[in-house]
Amino acid sequence: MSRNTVLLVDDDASLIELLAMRLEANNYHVLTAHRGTQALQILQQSVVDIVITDLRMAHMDGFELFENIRKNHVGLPVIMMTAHGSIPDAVDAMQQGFVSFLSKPIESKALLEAIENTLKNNKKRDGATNRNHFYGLIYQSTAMHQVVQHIQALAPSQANILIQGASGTGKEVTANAIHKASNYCDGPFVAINCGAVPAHLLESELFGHKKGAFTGAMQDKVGLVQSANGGTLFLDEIGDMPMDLQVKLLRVLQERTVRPVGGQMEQSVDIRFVSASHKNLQQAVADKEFREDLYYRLNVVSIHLPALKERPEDIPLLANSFVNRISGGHKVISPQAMTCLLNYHWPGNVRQLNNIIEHAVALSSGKLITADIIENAIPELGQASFKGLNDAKKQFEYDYIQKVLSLCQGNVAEAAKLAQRNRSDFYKLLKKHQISC
Ligand SMILES: Nc1ncnc2c1ncn2[C@@H]1O[C@H](COP(=O)(O)OP(=O)(O)OP(=O)(O)O)[C@@H](O)[C@H]1O
Repeated sequence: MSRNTVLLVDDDASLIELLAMRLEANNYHVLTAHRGTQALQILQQSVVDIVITDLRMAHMDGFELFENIRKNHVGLPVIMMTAHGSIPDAVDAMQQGFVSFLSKPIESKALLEAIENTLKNNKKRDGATNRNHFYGLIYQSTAMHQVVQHIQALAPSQANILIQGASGTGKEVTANAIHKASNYCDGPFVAINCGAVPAHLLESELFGHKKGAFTGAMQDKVGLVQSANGGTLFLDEIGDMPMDLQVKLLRVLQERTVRPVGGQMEQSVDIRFVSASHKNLQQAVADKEFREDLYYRLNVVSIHLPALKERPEDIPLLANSFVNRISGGHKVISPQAMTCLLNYHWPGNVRQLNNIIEHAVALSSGKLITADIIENAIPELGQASFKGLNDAKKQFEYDYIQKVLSLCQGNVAEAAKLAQRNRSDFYKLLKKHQISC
């Protein structure tokens, strides 16, 4: 299970380290920043549940950081830390919208309580918040922002929705987000992949059947349409539905009633239909493979999900969030590995990214997922970016240093010892690779 992520921001490195240790011990995933600008960078690339920031910092103070978060990560809760006794600051902060404040020195109990209460309150609004997270959809790109705005606008209506997009672009997650944001959210969300069920079984799967309706119908069966009553029915790969069933589905959409195979009675249903297809359904209509009347019934509103390569800004956020979920917050992606992910063209879209991250997490023995591991997980990438010996050595050295530092939790003296180098040699290496600790 993925842990809640806390971003700690303070220019006092030892305080940050201490708080991070306490939070890690209480099963939080912790990210740290020593400056406001660094915090904003992290927020671009990671899904964060709560920010705890100091007020007085050089360059960008806590108020300025908060203003930025309020504009660009709406709904992300921010707790302020103040020096002991600075009541006016605390009052000011609460008036501006910080969810809570903690006075330094910070006691563990107060810290944990403030986080727990904030997360509990925020959960009630979860999903609807605009912090790059919409009911399971994770996004950063302008294109996906527009998709989410579109969903927010149309979810409360009863309109049937058709989602189009290549395989793995997130059609099912989107359908689920529509359901959760709609007035049908208290009802069930039922999904069926029309292309995966054999044609002769699809009718009874969808509409149910009565005992004895056909050979093998030993008892009554409730169809998915009936099961979805009061909720949303997601018809995935609707383009694969056989013509004869398309007629029957059209009747359900028009009459809002369903009759099980072999049954006499119509049962009325109240359902939001969301369908999806990776095929161009308009073309299928033109080719007489899909009924035009059904197409217009299903496609009252349409949503197009762009391929992942058309929205590379989503890659870091998605990748970090998958790593966090899959590794339980125990692994991170190195900047070089992220560059590899950004350079790839993702024919299998977000599903492929998820699979590659799963693979990479399994392959990595340390905390850091390095570029080598990603190249191993995507052999095509390994070949395309095959390096000369010098570059390969340099890359190895960089990854090696990052790994050693991560094993020693950033302690340079210990890292030098582990790498069997004296400290000044090790510092030279850090300088050569522009690694700051
Ligand atoms: N924006 C997103 N945020 C988080 N996870 C996503 C997103 N898009 C896709 N995924 C993940 O990628 C995988 C594939 O998503 P999904 O099944 O929704 O795609 P699809 O377009 O319906 O695929 P197919 O056409 O093959 O049925 C799932 O694991 C899903 O959780």
